Amino acid sequence: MTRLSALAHWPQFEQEAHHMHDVHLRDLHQQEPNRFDQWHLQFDQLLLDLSKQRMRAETRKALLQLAREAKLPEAIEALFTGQPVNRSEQRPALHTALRQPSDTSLEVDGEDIIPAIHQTLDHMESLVNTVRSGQWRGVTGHPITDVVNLGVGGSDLGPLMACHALRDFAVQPPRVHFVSTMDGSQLVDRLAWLNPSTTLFIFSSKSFTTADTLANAETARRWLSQHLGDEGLIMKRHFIGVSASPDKMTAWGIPEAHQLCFWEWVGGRYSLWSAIGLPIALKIGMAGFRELLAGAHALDQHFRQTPLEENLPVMLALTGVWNINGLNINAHAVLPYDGRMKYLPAYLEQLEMESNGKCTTQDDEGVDYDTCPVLWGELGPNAQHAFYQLLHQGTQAVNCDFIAPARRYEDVKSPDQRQQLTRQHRMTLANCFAQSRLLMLGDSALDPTVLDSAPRYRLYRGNQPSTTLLLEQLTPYSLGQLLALYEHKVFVQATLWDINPFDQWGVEMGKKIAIATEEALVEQRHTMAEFDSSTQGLMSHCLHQQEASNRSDLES
Ligand SMILES: O=P(O)(O)OC[C@H]1O[C@](O)(CO)[C@@H](O)[C@@H]1O
Repeated sequence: MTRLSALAHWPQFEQEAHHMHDVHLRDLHQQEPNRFDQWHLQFDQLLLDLSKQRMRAETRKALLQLAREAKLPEAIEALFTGQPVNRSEQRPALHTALRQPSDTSLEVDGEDIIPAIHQTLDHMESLVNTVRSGQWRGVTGHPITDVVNLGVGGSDLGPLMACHALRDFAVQPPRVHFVSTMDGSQLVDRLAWLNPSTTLFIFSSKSFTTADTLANAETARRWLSQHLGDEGLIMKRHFIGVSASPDKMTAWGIPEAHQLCFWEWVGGRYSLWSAIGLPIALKIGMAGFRELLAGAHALDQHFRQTPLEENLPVMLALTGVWNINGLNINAHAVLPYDGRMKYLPAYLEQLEMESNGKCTTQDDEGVDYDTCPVLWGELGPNAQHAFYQLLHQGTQAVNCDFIAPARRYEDVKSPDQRQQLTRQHRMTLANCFAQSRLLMLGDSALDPTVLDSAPRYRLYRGNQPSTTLLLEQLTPYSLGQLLALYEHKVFVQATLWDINPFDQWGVEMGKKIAIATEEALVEQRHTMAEFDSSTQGLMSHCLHQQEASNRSDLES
């Protein structure tokens, strides 16, 4: 593997970046009036418009040269065929296998892994059907009405995002809830109104060692046993475990029949396609979940088989590389124009920043270029009333992804409501297109009444690059395509940057020292020299507050 800056075509790329540095998007559009035709790509349910990016034909050529030189086609093949692409952990990253149809095969270490994947899907289906048909009974004999997913990071964000995005496809019962926060606040809120007799918990953790989830699961177990007694029966009737570590699930008390397993070669943030997707299947039914897998698989095929210049994930990724390494734009906003995609930004924050927030190459050398941008987002229409001020007039350049479904509300029964909601959808699309246009062109190109003499605080300079992604409609199938698109985008960028997108060593040390810190808090060792003065001060402050509160409890 070679660092991006050591590739033979890097100087050409830098030259191109130098040339484009002062070029305004307004001029690009004037010079190339049919830019949309030249810069949009379409596959199945997705349309990717790159015409509002600060790129010209030479830019695309320079990027593609880098991609070929970085051996991107070979890397894609290595990903799909189960090579150990996760080098620091010496294992493959086979989330794509999770969506392969049952009549295909994929050998890893001499074994076809596809049958086991489909056996797990079948197991999932039988659990989903048992719960949804009311045959799964709690210890008091009542059917399950509510399922609570206890998980964090990849064991929460993907299912949470998908359940919210696909809520139009929900087939109740049961209601599905998500609890992730370590401090217990989400769980306490839920437990206040849930009925223990009819509540089922999914203990969802790849490692089954994550402190946040273990703490929430323990609180849930105690709540159940307080109300329902019999610990043994509770474990049988009120918990399902999802993990890559069956031994740990058994040790925690979850019976084998209620364990759904997946594999070490599925990264946490790539795991919603595995049994981690159980909440999605409970929410939209197993047929819907299989649609999600089918959409992702179709995108996988496109990614694997399509020439680089027509390949949606490749071109989306190269556009990112251009913004970061060519134009030095290191902020990236994700702006869905559809309330159902509320949790997409949070999901992509983990997918992109946990994958590519790295500064060492695959050969463990330092990189001398920027990698993953700071990525954040919010529903576009709401963000218009919050942080778009910075997009339009701040000092930072930001690369934006505008995401929206082209069609919506077609199946609303009442004609009057359909008409009104269709209008709201049209308004939303209009805002989406208006914002990206203004960001691109600035105000003077759009409004002839804007005078050069206007005060500077009123001016919109434009030249902010953006990508627009349109889905035909938001369905399980199209969502599968959208998510696979971003997963592969991340992989392509990692390949160019020569970093490993499948490990996350940067999160380990924090977990380790939190354990020692908690021990010190319990033992009140807050003045020990092992802690720096800042941490000692904060610990002392909290302990004093607690002591004061204990004293006032005793006095009252
Ligand atoms: O599924 P687990 O093992 O509980 O991990 C949850 C999350 O924690 C992380 O390991 C980060 O701490 C993520 O990569 C992962 O998605």
